[in-house]
Amino acid sequence: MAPSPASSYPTRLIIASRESRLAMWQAEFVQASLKSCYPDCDVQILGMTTRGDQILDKTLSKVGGKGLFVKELETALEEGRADLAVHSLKDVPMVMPPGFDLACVMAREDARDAFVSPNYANLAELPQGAVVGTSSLRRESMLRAQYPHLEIQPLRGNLDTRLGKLDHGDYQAIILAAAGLKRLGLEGRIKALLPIDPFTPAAGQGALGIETLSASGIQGWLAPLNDMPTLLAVTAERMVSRQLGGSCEVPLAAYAFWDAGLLKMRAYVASVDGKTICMAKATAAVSTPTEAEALGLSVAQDLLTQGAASLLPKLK
Ligand SMILES: NCc1[nH]cc(CCC(=O)O)c1CC(=O)O
Repeated sequence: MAPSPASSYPTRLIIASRESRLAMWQAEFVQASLKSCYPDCDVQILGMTTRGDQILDKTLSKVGGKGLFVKELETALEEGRADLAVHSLKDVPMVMPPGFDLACVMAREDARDAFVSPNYANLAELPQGAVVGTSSLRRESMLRAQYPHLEIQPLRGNLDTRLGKLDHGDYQAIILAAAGLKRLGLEGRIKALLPIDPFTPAAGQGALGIETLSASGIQGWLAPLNDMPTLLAVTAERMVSRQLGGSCEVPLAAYAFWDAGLLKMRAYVASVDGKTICMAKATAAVSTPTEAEALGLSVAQDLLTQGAASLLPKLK
């Protein structure tokens, strides 16, 4: 008997997601994309809280890094409570744990950082001693290098929490990923987009990653959601991060973008005080993930040649 169309793809898929408004937006975006590919599939979302959402009093580097945002979702996959996990790619560890695949990378939103402030139009307008909120060592290092007269204060929590603290008057300005603000319809809060030189984004910023168990067999069903130009760019970025230890204990930036058919990349490693900076750039014709990795590798090598190793926590 010929299979009915519905039996040629899963009849039900469960997406594991964090419960923040941005995470749920992202999960719903994946849900809608899967529904449009597989109209007869019942696509559900399983929301959950992660350790990264719970621990708000410390910088991420002190509590175990960004992996905290993905662990509980991976457990849901292992226990069969969900089939796929949707993540901000920026939060996905550079080396996937054994048994898990980064099965799909979707088209990227704006990768840049955004300047958000009630009273100031851009960083240059901020007066001496103005308080800028960010818990990202990368953003802190770049701010200290460019604007040493500003005061940097920690800022954690989901997007709404961070905006709430700004509105409450705790900071004169905050720096956030533009992608999150745009996805939640909060683009109007952006006063300025920070230029990628010198405010190079973090590896994977603005892209969505979908994780599955390697043995799940559903990777093929996710293929239509994959965006090859984004995949190649973030593959180069994640290679730089991986080569340099892939942690968030050190200010590290890696960004690749397409220009006239070539992949252009820039990467940054520095001290938190912004006084020691290594920066590298490269351009290559790239059409496969292997070539993207080679581009990332050459940029990482360039950084190491410049002495980046002295800035890194001991490489394992
Ligand atoms: N570190 C947390 C995190 N992970 C992903 C985003 C934003 C969305 C994205 O990069 O896709 C954020 C918030 C921020 O950096 O302001």
